[in-house]
Amino acid sequence: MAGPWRGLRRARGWAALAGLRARTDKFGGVSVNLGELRGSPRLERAAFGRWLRESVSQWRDEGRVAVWLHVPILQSSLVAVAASQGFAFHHAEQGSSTLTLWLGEEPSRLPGFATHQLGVAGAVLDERTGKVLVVQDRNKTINAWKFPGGLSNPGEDIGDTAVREVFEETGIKSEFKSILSIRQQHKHPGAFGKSDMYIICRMEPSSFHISFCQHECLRCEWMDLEELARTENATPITSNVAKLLLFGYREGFDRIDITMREFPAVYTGLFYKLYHRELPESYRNMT
Ligand SMILES: NC(=O)C1=CN([C@@H]2O[C@H](COP(=O)(O)OP(=O)(O)OC[C@H]3O[C@@H](n4cnc5c(N)ncnc54)[C@H](O)[C@@H]3O)[C@@H](O)[C@H]2O)C=CC1
Ligand SMILES: [Mg+2]
Repeated sequence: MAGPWRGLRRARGWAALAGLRARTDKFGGVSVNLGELRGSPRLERAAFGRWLRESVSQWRDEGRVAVWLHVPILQSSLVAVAASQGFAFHHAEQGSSTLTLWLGEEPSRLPGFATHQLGVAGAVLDERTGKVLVVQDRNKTINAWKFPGGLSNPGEDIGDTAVREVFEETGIKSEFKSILSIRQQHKHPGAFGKSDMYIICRMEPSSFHISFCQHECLRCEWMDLEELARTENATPITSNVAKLLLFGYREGFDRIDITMREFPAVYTGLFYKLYHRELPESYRNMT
């Protein structure tokens, strides 16, 4: 019987604790998932407290830098036990929470959990008519024109969010062409006080009949792009992006587009998308 389990043979709940594995990570931390507890979720708090104290002491002796404790929601009574030993919440999701304890002498180097919310809108321009798709939000106090858009789902690409949100809100099918603009706002009330990134994409329509979402939109129409660029009845983001889009429409989209290329990541089987201004062929193929 190794280290922390020693002396717990007779304690109630010992059998459940025996299933736990401490996994080390490449940064020198150790991770324990209480979802691996054997049998009944009603683990004796005292037994867990004793196990945790002895484990942490052993990990400290081994020179581990941090402990990550993953707690299923039904085991949440153990959160209080861990907290009394210095653990604090790192993050929580629907069915579990994760607590951490930094063991190093120096200040913690553990990264915080996600702090951003990502919103994506689509500026859908019909190049044949010079008209752009705009909506007025039903849930806003001031009904200014804006581009249809919304929050990105976890794991969703920027262009895919734009296509989905434009379709859900207006019924228009479109294709992602480029990124036009990014807004960053901190302490955003609509993002639970966190930072909000809002990306506006240039889109090309492939259908033209509007059937807008009554739940979210008050109005939806194809508006002349120059009229949108001049109107005072638009949010500042919409107004500025409309002017940018008008400039690109007249002078060439290559003057305004931030385009996308896909590359294999260093992590096997994964890919990432790189967004940047168009690079001339001669530079792109430089070795
Ligand atoms: N163009 C502009 O000037 C504006 C840009 N934005 C940006 O747009 C993004 C968010 O887009 P949205 O269209 O707001 O999101 P969205 O299109 O993903 O969802 C909006 C809908 O979600 C539902 N919803 C949201 N919060 C709710 C709650 N607390 N309770 C119940 N239902 C709720 C409502 O049905 C609402 O109509 C953010 O990045 C934000 O910064 C937001 C407003 C104006
Ligand atoms: Mg929306």
